[in-house]
Amino acid sequence: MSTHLDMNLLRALHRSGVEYDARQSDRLLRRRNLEPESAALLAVVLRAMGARRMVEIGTSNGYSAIWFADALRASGGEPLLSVDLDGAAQREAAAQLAEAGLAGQVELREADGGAVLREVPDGSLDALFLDSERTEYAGWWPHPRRVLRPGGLLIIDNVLSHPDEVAEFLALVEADAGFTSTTAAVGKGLALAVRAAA
Ligand SMILES: C[S@@+](CC[C@H](N)C(=O)[O-])C[C@H]1O[C@@H](n2cnc3c(N)ncnc32)[C@H](O)[C@@H]1O
Repeated sequence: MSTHLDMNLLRALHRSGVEYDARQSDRLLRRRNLEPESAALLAVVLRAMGARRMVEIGTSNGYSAIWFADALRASGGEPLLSVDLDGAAQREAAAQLAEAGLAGQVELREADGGAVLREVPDGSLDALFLDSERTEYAGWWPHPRRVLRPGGLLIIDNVLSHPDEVAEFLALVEADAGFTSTTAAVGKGLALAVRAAA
């Protein structure tokens, strides 16, 4: 795809995440980065929407944050708010974002994603990306819907790789007449749900 991003940096970061994960026995400490083809698809969608305000839950080493921050910057948007419980991972992300020239385009926050979502104002986001502990998402309802503006996009990764873990949450989305949703069979499976225009 055409972008100002340093694709060599992104390829190296993704490769280092895959290698790190192969050595790390604790699943919760793995990088578990978004698949490159999923990131590229979302970068196009965010640009098409002109997305300017976005929250990511699950920073890890900053791989997906680099893609999203670049897309928000292209639309003249605000810094991406990227949240993670793991301070060490966020320190790694800070270094990677600086390397990518995007340090000023991301606010890194070491916190619980559910707690942060509760504080986000109604209808204030163009996009919300959920990429943390999947079984927690249902407990965060209705905030994932509440924080999106009309026409805003909810994105959930791993819906094909871990369908059981996201089933309860996706049932809430599908039961909500205010969403139109689909699953993109890219990477590990992306659920995309757009909130109805007002
Ligand atoms: C799949 S990784 C994120 C990958 C990242 N989005 C990427 O593509 O580069 C999941 C991350 O979620 C974080 N996490 C788990 N539970 C969380 C929670 N309740 N709130 C915030 N972050 C959480 C973990 O520490 C881990 O770094």
